[in-house]
Amino acid sequence: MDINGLEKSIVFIGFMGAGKTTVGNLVAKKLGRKFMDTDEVIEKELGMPTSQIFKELGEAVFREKEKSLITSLALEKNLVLSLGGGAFLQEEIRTACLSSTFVIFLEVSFESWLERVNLIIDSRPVLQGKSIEEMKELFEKRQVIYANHHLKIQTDGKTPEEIAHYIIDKMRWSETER
Ligand SMILES: Nc1ncnc2c1ncn2[C@@H]1O[C@H](COP(=O)(O)OP(=O)(O)OP(=O)(O)O)[C@@H](O)[C@H]1O
Ligand SMILES: O=C(O)C1=C[C@@H](O)[C@@H](O)[C@H](O)C1
Ligand SMILES: [Mg+2]
Repeated sequence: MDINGLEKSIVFIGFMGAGKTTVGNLVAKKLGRKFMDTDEVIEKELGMPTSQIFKELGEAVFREKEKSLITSLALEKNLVLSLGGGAFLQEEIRTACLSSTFVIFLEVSFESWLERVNLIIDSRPVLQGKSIEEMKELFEKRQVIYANHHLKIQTDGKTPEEIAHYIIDKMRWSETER
């Protein structure tokens, strides 16, 4: 289904644990679109979880896969794509998504994010061994990258279901933003 004629794929960006996978899935279901999570696609292709890819093959291999996958998926229509939290660090990915898709930034405050860090820390190699101060530093550094988007949703205190509803309503009513 398209939203007011929007055929572009919808891409979710944001920090690890912001809810891209969870909310992206819900939005895709509500719109009857195909959902793809790029971390999951890469894990499936390489046959191991991201933490093992980083450990055994190195982060550079993961980032290369991420770049070729996302720059090619960005050209497809009517998908909902949730990216990994570090994908937008690559300029080619930013350019491909910003020019061909509708990019939604799921914003979360560091305080709200800290409340759920325990849910994700074991499976996110980039967070391993970091103190809270170091995580905060990384979090803040990344916000500059996520400033490249078409729509921003502040998610603090909202459930994934509420966020998905809000996104669909907002896109239906504000054609000018896209
Ligand atoms: N709005 C929310 N409120 C409370 N918990 C949430 C919310 N969104 C996501 N979560 C929970 O936080 C965890 C991380 O969510 P999710 O995997 O969707 O994040 P992500 O943005 O895809 O992270 P990554 O960049 O690492 O892939 C999950 O356990 C999910 O249930
Ligand atoms: O923010 C990051 O750099 C990452 C986020 C995850 O989604 C994975 O893509 C991987 O763990 C790296
Ligand atoms: Mg995810």
